[in-house]
Amino acid sequence: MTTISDQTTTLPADHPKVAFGKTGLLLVNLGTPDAPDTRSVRRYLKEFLSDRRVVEIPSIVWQPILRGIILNTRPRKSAEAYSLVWTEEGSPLAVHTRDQAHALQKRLGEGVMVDWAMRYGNPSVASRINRLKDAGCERILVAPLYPQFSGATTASVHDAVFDAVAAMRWHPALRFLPPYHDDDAYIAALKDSVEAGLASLDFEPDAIIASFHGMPQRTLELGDPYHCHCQKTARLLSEAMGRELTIAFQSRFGPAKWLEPATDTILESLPGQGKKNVAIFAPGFSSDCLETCEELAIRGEEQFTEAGGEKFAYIPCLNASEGSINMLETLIRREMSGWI
Ligand SMILES: C=CC1=C(C)c2cc3[nH]c(cc4nc(cc5[nH]c(cc1n2)c(C)c5CCC(=O)O)C(CCC(=O)O)=C4C)c(C)c3C=C
Ligand SMILES: [Fe+2]
Ligand SMILES: [Fe+2]
Repeated sequence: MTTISDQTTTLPADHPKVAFGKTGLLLVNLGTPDAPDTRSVRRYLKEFLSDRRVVEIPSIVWQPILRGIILNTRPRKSAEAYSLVWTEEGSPLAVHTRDQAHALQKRLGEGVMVDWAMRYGNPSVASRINRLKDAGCERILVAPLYPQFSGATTASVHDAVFDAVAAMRWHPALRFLPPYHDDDAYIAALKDSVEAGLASLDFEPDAIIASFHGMPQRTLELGDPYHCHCQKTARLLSEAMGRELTIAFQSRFGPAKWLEPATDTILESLPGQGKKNVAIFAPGFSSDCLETCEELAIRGEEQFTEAGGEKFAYIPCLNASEGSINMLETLIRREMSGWI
């Protein structure tokens, strides 16, 4: 009789085929359109901005605004911005996330199957969780690539994973990478990256700005830890570097009050305070993306120089640099303890 076997038993030949015995790692980032055109951006924004974790306004009020106004105006403007930063390989966010996954696959070896997904757009979380499970991953560590926890980002990745397994009969064991905003390995990786960036400049900045993605002020009042996590990252990094950092929050969306101070306000006010040379970096983004390549590196420089600033430098995110992969490998091996 032909048989297939697992570690303990021999199964009859007519038993359904099952793959088993593997461990998976799924990196997840926010998501990005498939192409820098209005249609693709509209599809992506519709999914993203319909997430109740992202816009916490009752659907009955929000959906008419989203569908009637925002999806008719923003996609064209955003597509223009995306086209300024799009690379031959695709959206910077997707390219860096893919490169991080490939680098981690090399570090972790054949014992771990590494894949990556996007919370909104492609490749979807469900498609990648299913792929890992079908390939025999009985254990999966999901790593939302957000150092600072927020409901809009980290918790939303958790939701997508729970939704994916809700449709499965046989669940893999799941673990989630916790926020790492105050982890020594993360602070050290940021310190090395920012110090290397500063050392490469032909000027001494009068101010160094740590720009985090913003959130509505109300989320802080409702108990979201994001603001505190950002403050702690900036404090620990400033202490490690022995230099003052100016914290700011970028990418305001909609009319509600967002966390302050706003990055654009800071950039516009510094020249008037005699601070005419700045360096800016984005410690909350694990990869460069629209918000860093266009909003900070392009528009941020314009805002600063129009306000009388002279020298401006944008220091890139950790991306798939060696320091970044060292840090992620440390965090991931720790969370996979007992599995590998
Ligand atoms: C790093 C953490 C992020 C938090 C927190 C976050 C909250 C948040 N974002 C929006 C609205 C938009 N964000 C957009 C882009 C975007 N946001 C993040 C990360 C966080 N967002 C990233 C990495 C990106 C870049 C995506 C890319 O493709 O490169 C956009 C879309 C771009 C645009 O049209 O300008 C919007 C809109 C809200 C409302 C929010 C918190 C409630
Ligand atoms: Fe965002
Ligand atoms: Fe933006």
